[in-house]
Amino acid sequence: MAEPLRVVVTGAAGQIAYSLLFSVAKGDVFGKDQPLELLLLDITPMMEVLNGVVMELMDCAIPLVKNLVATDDPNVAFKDVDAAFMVGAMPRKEGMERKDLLKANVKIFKAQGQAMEKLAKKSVKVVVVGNPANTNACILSKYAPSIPKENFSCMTRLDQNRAQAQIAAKLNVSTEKVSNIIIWGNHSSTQFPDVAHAKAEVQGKVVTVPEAVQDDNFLKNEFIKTVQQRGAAVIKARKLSSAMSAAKAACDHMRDWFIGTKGGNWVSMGVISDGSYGIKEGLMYSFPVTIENKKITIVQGLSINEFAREKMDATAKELEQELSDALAECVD
Ligand SMILES: NC(=O)C1=CN([C@@H]2O[C@H](COP(=O)(O)OP(=O)(O)OC[C@H]3O[C@@H](n4cnc5c(N)ncnc54)[C@H](O)[C@@H]3O)[C@@H](O)[C@H]2O)C=CC1
Ligand SMILES: O=C([O-])CC(=O)C(=O)O
Repeated sequence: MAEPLRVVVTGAAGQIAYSLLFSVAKGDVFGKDQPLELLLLDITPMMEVLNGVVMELMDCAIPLVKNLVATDDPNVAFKDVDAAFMVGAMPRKEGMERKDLLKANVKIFKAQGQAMEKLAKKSVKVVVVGNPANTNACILSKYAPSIPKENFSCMTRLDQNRAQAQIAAKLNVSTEKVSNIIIWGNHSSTQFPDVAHAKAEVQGKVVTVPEAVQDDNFLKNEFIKTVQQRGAAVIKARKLSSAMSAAKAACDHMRDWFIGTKGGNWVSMGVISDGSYGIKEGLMYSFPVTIENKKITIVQGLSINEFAREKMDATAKELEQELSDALAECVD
């Protein structure tokens, strides 16, 4: 059997982690034959709750879990980690935008970046879930400069999954019949869910999503708005932000990173821009990517029309402003 992978989950006593840990532990992400050491980080006042989570994980009696460590010490949690789910951060409440969390959350990612710099494996693969996810991921990477920038990402997979589910419902097909929807930009209400290059299989025939849906007005308006506002809609209904679906998306993201994407399909991830599609270098921007041997490659050469260009630039502009606000918060 392979050596155990060391996997850290921050915010381990919170609601996303409660679903995430179960899926990771039973092999949904790193494979059914991959043993795991799970490192669970939360803050000191949450240690009793976290111990309850540890008891439950033990009680699941999952053979892949070789070691469980619950801690409030980043020096323990990030030591030699291979994969990091960075969930620990304050969630927003009804009426807030995700960027309103910047002040409260960005310093967490500065401190954890500094800890990763000292302790994590240089090959560690990191997904930031805590909001505002793109900007937090940028800050995390900035404070862990010896870890390659391409090892940091942020999660826009929940937006991708939401978009896929909306199109599948519109077409009355199962979700796996819809692929290659792109989420461009920020995990915020300026994100651009783009179906121009997406495919759908309807009655045995694969066509583009615009051809299948035959309703440009829906695709340009209601669809985009629904995806952009889905997080807020869940908060309004549940009085808590998405957790089960967020955990599922984090698993999808990390699984694709470790196992690879398949069959010419791409997925969306926030990654550090290399200037592709005219997006300023250094921004943590969501692009369509393919993954092979754990290497992420931004899909190149997609045609971008005027409608898309405007939306892609608007979300990039918001990210630039967020990053500059975050950097100002990080000055000691
Ligand atoms: N990128 C995405 O698509 C999504 C992101 N989110 C974000 O994920 C984050 C977590 O959400 P929930 O689990 O619902 O929140 P939660 O409040 O249930 O759990 C957050 C946990 O993080 C812990 N925490 C706070 N500071 C910490 C630190 N310095 N180190 C370690 N742990 C720390 C808290 O004590 C708490 O246990 C929020 O920022 C939320 O907005 C939520 C859904 C989707
Ligand atoms: O909307 C929120 O605050 C939580 C989140 O990021 C999402 O559900 O996409």
